[in-house]
Amino acid sequence: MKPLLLVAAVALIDDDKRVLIAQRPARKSMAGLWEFPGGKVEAGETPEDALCREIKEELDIELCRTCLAPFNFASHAYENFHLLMPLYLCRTWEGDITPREGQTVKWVRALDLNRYPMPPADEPLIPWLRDLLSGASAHL
Ligand SMILES: Nc1nc2c([nH]c(=O)n2[C@@H]2O[C@H](COP(=O)(O)OP(=O)(O)OP(=O)(O)O)[C@@H](O)[C@H]2O)c(=O)[nH]1
Ligand SMILES: [Mg+2]
Repeated sequence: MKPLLLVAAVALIDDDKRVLIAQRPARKSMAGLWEFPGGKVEAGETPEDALCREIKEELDIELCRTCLAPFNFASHAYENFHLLMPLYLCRTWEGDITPREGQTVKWVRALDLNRYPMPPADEPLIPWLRDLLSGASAHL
């Protein structure tokens, strides 16, 4: 049986309703693909703790836990593990976004997300984000 890998990720949303995506650097698996910032939940961490830690490491900003809104999740069978990835929304943070791991980051309109190749696990999430950000959502 494949191990279950828990990864917490966030769609940061700016005032123009754009989403931040990051391109995985060359040394990582799935290099070149665009993803939501985040990473693996370690033993003893909550998903929210892990997300705040990863986002500080990757982007040098502080997320406050109460600003993290559960949005959706990915559940995807990769060859060597099964990924379970809660995706949070967050519209406020402290500090200036500064990529710390050699990744390229980009603010993208939801309608343009399909121009950026993402890992297969992320694909089902994109229409939900498009609906949220292009429609008259009560949540934003
Ligand atoms: N952060 C993130 N990971 C994703 C996404 N989609 C997706 O399939 N993954 C997969 O989730 C796994 C863990 O992500 P990660 O490499 O960011 O983990 P991490 O930050 O802890 O990295 P590290 O292990 O190099 O310290 C990878 O296999 C990655 O490909 C996504 O949108 N965001
Ligand atoms: Mg990561």
